[in-house]
Amino acid sequence: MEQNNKNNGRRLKAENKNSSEVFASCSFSSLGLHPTLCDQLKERLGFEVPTQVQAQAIPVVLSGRHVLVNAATGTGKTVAYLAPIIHLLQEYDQRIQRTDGTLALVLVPTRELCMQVYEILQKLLHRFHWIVPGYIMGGENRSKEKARLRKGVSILVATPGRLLDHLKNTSSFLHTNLRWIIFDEADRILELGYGKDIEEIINCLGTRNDKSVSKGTSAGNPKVQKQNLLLSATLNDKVNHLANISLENPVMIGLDDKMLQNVSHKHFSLESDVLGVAEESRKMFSSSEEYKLPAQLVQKYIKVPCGSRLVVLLSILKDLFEKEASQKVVVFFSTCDAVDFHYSLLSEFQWSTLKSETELRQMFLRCKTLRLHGNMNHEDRKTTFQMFKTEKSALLLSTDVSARGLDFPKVRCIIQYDSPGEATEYVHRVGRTARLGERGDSVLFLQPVEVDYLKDLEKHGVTLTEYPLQKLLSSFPLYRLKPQVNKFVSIEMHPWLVALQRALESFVSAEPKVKKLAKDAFSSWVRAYTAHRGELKRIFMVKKLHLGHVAKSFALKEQPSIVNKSIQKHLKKRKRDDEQKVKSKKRVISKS
Ligand SMILES: Nc1ncnc2c1ncn2[C@@H]1O[C@H](COP(=O)(O)OP(=O)(O)OP(=O)(O)O)[C@@H](O)[C@H]1O
Repeated sequence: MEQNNKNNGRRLKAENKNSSEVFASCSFSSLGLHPTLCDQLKERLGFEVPTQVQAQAIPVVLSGRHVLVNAATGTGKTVAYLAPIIHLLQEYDQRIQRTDGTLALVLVPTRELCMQVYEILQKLLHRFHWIVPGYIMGGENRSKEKARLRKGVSILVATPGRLLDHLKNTSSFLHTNLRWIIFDEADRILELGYGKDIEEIINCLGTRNDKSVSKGTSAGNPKVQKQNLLLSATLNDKVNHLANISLENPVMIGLDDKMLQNVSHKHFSLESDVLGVAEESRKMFSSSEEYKLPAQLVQKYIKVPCGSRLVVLLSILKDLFEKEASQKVVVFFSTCDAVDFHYSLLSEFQWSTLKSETELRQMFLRCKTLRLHGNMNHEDRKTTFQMFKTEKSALLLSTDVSARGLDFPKVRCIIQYDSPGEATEYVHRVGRTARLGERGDSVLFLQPVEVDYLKDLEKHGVTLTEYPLQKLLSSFPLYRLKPQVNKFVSIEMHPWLVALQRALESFVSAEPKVKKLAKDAFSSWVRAYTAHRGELKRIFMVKKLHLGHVAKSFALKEQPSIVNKSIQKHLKKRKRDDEQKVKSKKRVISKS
């Protein structure tokens, strides 16, 4: 009892500390925002006080300066730029009209994020009906978008590809009065390969911060004072380049001392301000930049042999939902096919943990399961996105389409079942939990041969501790082993996992539809594994994969044949290497 009180006391202290780290000790109105807007923030969004990043960014945006914001995931960056822009738009002497066209443009990497920002905009603009919000994005009906643009959209949220399309083909899209461009999740926009589109967009809009280039190409109105904002939870050389071409003497918000040592004189002019930091310490962003993660996030890794991956994943999920039925969990996979297979498996697989004949089979996981990936049709994507937002308890299986910027309330745990690749991706995936000072856990799956990935994360200041797998396994009552036996049982031989694996394999082999999904998922998983680039290739080595074990992780009894040429090449090379090794061993033996 006393211990419990102590623990609760500690948790409360930690929560209070988190809260004071996340929220500022001032009000929205003291930052200079219009009273009606402050009311909207409170009434429509429930925001009483600004977060730290909002308290820093809002006055700077109101002052008209270009801004670069680097802050941890889930710290309230969206309102940090939307609120001051709405304030500035509502105070125009002459009320803006639809015929003025677009005055502010928010660029986002994904359709889901586009919808999310648009929804917040709608709420904030409720009492400023003359400021019209709108969105354009891939997958939507072009003609309807054209009609909306023709009528006039004051604040436009857009994905880059579709925006460029309208810039080139929709003559009635008026943007000569454009005053703001906001690059939200700038790093993701660039990683998705939109770099060229962005440069073209900047040129089309005439907001490039390079006098020699903008001459003659400017489509903007020279009388309009331009202000660009760039927001990113991670910084890298590409973001640095975008900042360089789009921002003029930016104020930098959220960069700590270490990062500031990495900001260059060469890239930002001497008049640039950095909130609270000395001018001298600026150098270019480096690839070993430290990432900001929410302090209260508990990060674990789990070392699992390939063949036991699926059963361990299912055991963790079962444990999570049995301990707390009402919670939200996201599992990240590397491919759309893997999402589809696991979705189908988890939606249909029934099992009885008791061996008794009379016991009815039950769903293995009794929680609502949803899926989200880029190959789903647009409407299904929208529905899943909205459902996972509003559900109190659900499991979302997803590719990285959910990794960036999406704000699903109250996600308790993030499982990275397939490793994320770049460390930035790790940061964004775990950023879907522990938002705004709330508790959150994350688990990263690694095979024993992949544990060097932890060193890669450590370079960025991200440290993980090991997940207590044995403890979890011994918590399944029917398979509890005596402690002294337990010590000697390897994961692969653990009775609970062995029984579960067998049940899964029988289920998949009896269901042709699921079996087909498993085979497709197997092939695309191997393909994705070969796609690791640079340093990561050294950690995720396809030639170290045991394909029979990979097949087992898709509950397949045999390994499907692989058609892909590059994988075949890798495998042939591995076979040659193995043969070579055997030959040289034989030579050594015969010599001796
Ligand atoms: N002042 C505030 N008071 C209470 N809640 C807030 C406040 N500002 C933002 N939030 C909430 O915090 C969550 C995170 O906000 P937001 O999505 O803007 O974060 P972010 O920094 O953009 O995250 P990411 O980097 O993942 O995109 C949202 O649920 C939002 O509604």
